[in-house]
Amino acid sequence: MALIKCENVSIGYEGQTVVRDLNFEIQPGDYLCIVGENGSGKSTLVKSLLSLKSVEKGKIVFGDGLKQNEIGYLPQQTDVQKDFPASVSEVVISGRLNSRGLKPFYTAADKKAAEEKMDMLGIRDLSRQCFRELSGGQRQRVLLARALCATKSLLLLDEPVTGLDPIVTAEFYQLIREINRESGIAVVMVSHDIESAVEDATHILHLQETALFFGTSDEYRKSRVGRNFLGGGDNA
Ligand SMILES: Nc1ncnc2c1ncn2[C@@H]1O[C@H](COP(=O)(O)OP(=O)(O)OP(=O)(O)O)[C@@H](O)[C@H]1O
Repeated sequence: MALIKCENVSIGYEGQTVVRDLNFEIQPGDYLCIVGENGSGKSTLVKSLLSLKSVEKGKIVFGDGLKQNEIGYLPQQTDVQKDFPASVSEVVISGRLNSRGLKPFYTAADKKAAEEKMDMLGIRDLSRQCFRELSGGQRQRVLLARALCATKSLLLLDEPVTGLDPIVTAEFYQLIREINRESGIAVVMVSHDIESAVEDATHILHLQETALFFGTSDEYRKSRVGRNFLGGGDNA
């Protein structure tokens, strides 16, 4: 059963539709990259997957036990986030906020989960450091640990390597591959890095208002859309 199924989804702002008639699904363990040019509706779709924006038409169905508040989300970096005045461990454990309900304090289980994720991502040594003193790559690991605290089954990453140097970017992609393959957590990543996307992802959704392509990465490589976008297309 699909974790998320989008059926004929259209989304817009004040009557102006920016995503139209979208159909795709995310199965447990999938690694889906959402690609497309600037303004093609990727972030708008992300907002609706997170239930932060309602759809104009169609529906987004959650399945396989996934609840709306159990998606681990790593947002696009903003300058405000970079200056966040909190320690690494505080940022990581805040990933548990959504599932905590009305309980006023973090539980021992919350603390244990945060420590496990920090170990998993090799940032335990940084736990008392201030988030804003970290390098860009360290900050992304912290935010990934935070996202992992919020989910057992689905990570949603919005352009997570923006601003990272090539070595740190490669390390970050490696981490995502490991999490996806070893923990079986499904990954949905918005990306402008199409070459890496087809290398790592199992599926590609190419947006241009509607889905120009949805299918496996292998099918995408062979498709006309994929060949044109990846370069080497014959424009036939
Ligand atoms: N809050 C908003 N109000 C009105 N229009 C918006 C709003 N946010 C986005 N849009 C419009 O919706 C369209 C899709 O924007 P969106 O940010 O989803 O694209 P994107 O594919 O994520 O772009 P990018 O790659 O630049 O991040 C654009 O035309 C944009 O101007």
